[in-house]
Order: sequence, then C-alpha cells, then structure tokens
Amino acid sequence: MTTDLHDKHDTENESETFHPKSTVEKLAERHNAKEPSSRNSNFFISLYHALRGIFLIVIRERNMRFHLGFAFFVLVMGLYLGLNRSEWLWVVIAVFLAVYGEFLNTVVEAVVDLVVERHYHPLAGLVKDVAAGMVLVAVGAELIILALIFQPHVWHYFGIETNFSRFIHRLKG
Ligand SMILES: Nc1ncnc2c1ncn2[C@@H]1O[C@H](COP(=O)(O)OP(=O)(O)OP(=O)(O)O)[C@@H](O)[C@H]1O
Repeated sequence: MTTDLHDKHDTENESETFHPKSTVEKLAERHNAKEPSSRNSNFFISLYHALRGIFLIVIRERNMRFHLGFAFFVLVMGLYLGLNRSEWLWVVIAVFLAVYGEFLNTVVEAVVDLVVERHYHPLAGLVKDVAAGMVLVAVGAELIILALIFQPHVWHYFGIETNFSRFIHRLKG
C-alpha cells in the first residue's frame, strides 16, 4: 500500500523532489561515512555505536544542543538554589523527557526521509509534523515540572513568601 502510493507519487511527480538534504540525512551520511552496515558482534561494539549515535545527534541537531544547553542551565540553577533529592528526581525526569522526545523526533525524521527518499508526500509531512508536536508536548511538560519545582525556591530567593514556598523551606529545615 505504502509502496504503491510511493510509486504512483514518483511517476506523477518525477521532478518534484523536496528540499535538498535534511539534517537527519546529513546525519545518516556522516554516520555511515565509510563503513558498510554490519551486525554488532559484541557488547562493546554495540556500546560504541550507541555512543556514536548520541555524539552525532548532539553535533548535528541544533535542537538537541539547545535541550542540553538548557539542561546545563537547570543543573547550575538547581545546585545554586539547593534542590533536595526528590526535587532533583523530578528535574531529571523533566529534562530527559524533552531530550528523549528529541531523539524520537530525529529517528522519525530519518525513517520518513528513508521511506520517501526526499520526495514530497503529504503523509511524510504529517508524520514529521506530529513528531515535532510530540517534542513540543514533551518540552511543555518539562517546563511545567521545572516551574513547579523551581517556583518556591526562586520566590524564596527574591524574598517573596507564599504559603507554598514557606512549606517547602520548612520541609528543607
Ligand atoms: N518529504 C516531505 N514531504 C512533505 N513535507 C515534508 C517532507 N519533509 C519535511 N516536510 C515538512 O517540512 C517540515 C520540516 O521538515 P525537515 O525534515 O526539514 O525537519 P527539520 O526542520 O530538519 O526538523 P528539525 O528542526 O527537528 O531537525 C516538516 O515538519 C514537514 O511539515
């Protein structure tokens, strides 16, 4: 079904190729630069490939660098404001939610580009838009969690006392 649609689309729009090369395609080219694909023969080679995947997504995906930069800022702020253990747990979950979403988005983009081979297809656009929406939702959840965690600390830092910030600081002793 997908192949039929794809073939039909190709014959109808032979000259209609989409934008030159997406970020994920450049990522894939770099990833497979000189090596033929092969099965991983042991744990350390698998680990090396996984780490290379992380490294490549960080250097090639601007959004991922943004997420990591933001995560570093959150880390510094958390240390400065003295979050407790359970607050750190929520912060870690929030940050990883967005980072994980970006990983999934990149995978979806790569698979879509692989399937449509850079040809325009409304379904390809839809899938990419939905994947981008997923990242947006993850970032929204991240910001809500971070706001709930940091709000009483920031209020306290600026001397604004609310019942909630008083409660949090009573818990901290
Ligand atoms: N093959 C395609 N057919 C139709 N629309 C597409 C296709 N590829 C991309 N689009 C549209 O262009 C948008 C941007 O796609 P693109 O692959 O350039 O992602 P991107 O901008 O590199 O994303 P990111 O910034 O997350 O890496 C998509 O959200 C989608 O709406």
